[in-house]
Amino acid sequence: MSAPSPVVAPSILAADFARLADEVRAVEDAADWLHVDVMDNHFVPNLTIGLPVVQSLRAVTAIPFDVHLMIEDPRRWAPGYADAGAYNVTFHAEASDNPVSLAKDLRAAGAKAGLAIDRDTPIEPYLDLLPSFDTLLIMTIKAGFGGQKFIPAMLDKVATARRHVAAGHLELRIEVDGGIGEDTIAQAAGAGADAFVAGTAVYSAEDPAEAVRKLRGIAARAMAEP
Ligand SMILES: O=C(CO)[C@@H](O)[C@H](O)COP(=O)(O)O
Repeated sequence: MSAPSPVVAPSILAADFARLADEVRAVEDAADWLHVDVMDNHFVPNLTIGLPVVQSLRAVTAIPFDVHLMIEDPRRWAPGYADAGAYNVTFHAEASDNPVSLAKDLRAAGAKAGLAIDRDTPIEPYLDLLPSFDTLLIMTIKAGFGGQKFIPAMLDKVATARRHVAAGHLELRIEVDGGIGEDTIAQAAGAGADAFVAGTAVYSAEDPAEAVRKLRGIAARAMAEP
């Protein structure tokens, strides 16, 4: 089986919120997914956007939405994002007492289900849950803010997850999020990630679409290495 091609997902957290539709259009032809960070100022100490913004954005672009819920009580809100047309809805393991049940509900609502693991959370207790998920998002920073520095020690979790996925022949994207850019994406891909969230690296570039293409090229080369 050939390796899947990398997914690059620009995070609109780094976009200009006053021009959100234009910022999305700037990457929609180049990117695979659009990463949408939903924060509630409870699960993380930051507040961003919610369901109405996702619903409005859904109407202006066809790019698949990769919604990352950094919220308490994901059971209450996650299905609404699936109903709003999100492709992938990811919630945090730390915020859920029954992740498998919520994943089932998301899939029943027509979305892919993602499980996110924050910086200080070990991966091992969650490995057996992975067959219920389509995406495993491993934070490579502490969740809550864009523009932080990539933490290389998180790559051990990526490698552990990749070994588990390979051994179980699971169909699951391993996504990394935080500090991903030209200097770090190859390490993440080399450790076993195949989906890459990039906020600052994309939206601070002069040409965001070109930045996405460049990141995908670097990741694809690293993933192809034996
Ligand atoms: O989830 C988050 C932050 O909690 C991320 O999606 C960031 O938005 C990534 O931003 P950069 O580190 O790429 O600037």
